[in-house]
Amino acid sequence: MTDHLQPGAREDILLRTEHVSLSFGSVRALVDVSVTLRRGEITALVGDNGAGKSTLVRCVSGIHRPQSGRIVFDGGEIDFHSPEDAREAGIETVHQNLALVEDLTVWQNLFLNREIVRRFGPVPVLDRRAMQVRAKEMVSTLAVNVPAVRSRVRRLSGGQRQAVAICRAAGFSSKLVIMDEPTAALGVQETARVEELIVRLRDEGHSVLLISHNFSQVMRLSDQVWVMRAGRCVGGRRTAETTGEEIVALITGAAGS
Ligand SMILES: Nc1ncnc2c1ncn2[C@@H]1O[C@H](COP(=O)(O)OP(=O)(O)OP(=O)(O)O)[C@@H](O)[C@H]1O
Repeated sequence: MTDHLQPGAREDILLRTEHVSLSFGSVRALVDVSVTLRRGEITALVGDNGAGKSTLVRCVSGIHRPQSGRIVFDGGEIDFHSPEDAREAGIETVHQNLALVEDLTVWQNLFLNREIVRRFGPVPVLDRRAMQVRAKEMVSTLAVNVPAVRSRVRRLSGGQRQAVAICRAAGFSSKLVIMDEPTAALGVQETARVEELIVRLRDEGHSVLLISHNFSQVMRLSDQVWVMRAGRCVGGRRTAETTGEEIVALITGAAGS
């Protein structure tokens, strides 16, 4: 593997995959993948369709279990059996389908996941007012662009929905927020707003793992970038020390790694 990244101090590493492999029948979705992710940074994961990005993220978020290798998160080896295990450990994922309930309000969606209620402290689940107040706090902490926490999700634009999903994933205490193509379906202005939100998440102390096919976004937002090709990790770079051309060459194999 071509990896120009220094591993960083041990305490700086939030997540480390070590030689992770996973096959679906004859499809080798992940082959010996080792990547690291530092605390308080935006780490991008890039690669062509089918390169293995989502599968790797699903191993981290408890949807798949690697067949070999190990994953270390926040200092301890993890062996998640479900997304709830990952959530319990502080890993939240914003999936492409967002999993919002259209007919519920913003605040109800924010509290759909009862874990968040727990993390927010002693807010009784059935106390609507307390939950609305908490929801407003969540939204204002990240300056999320939604009209009001009492708006129904079905009235929101794509960017606003994405913001609600990110806000829900961030909670107040998640250590790692994983985002799978958060702006894939958005227009220019909504993309810009969601990008601002991602940067704000980092500024608030969250670590972010961003899957994106949008190069300019990756180069502008990320602190480091890992490149996957055909199930393998073919390189990692500090974003400030590389170029879009080099990343494209790694993705396509033109870099010869
Ligand atoms: N549940 C599954 N069952 C069988 N094959 C799968 C499954 N999930 C992924 N694969 C295969 O594993 C490989 C990696 O897929 P993955 O979704 O991780 O790629 P990706 O890099 O996220 O692609 P994209 O950018 O298109 O989302 C692909 O060949 C895919 O068809």
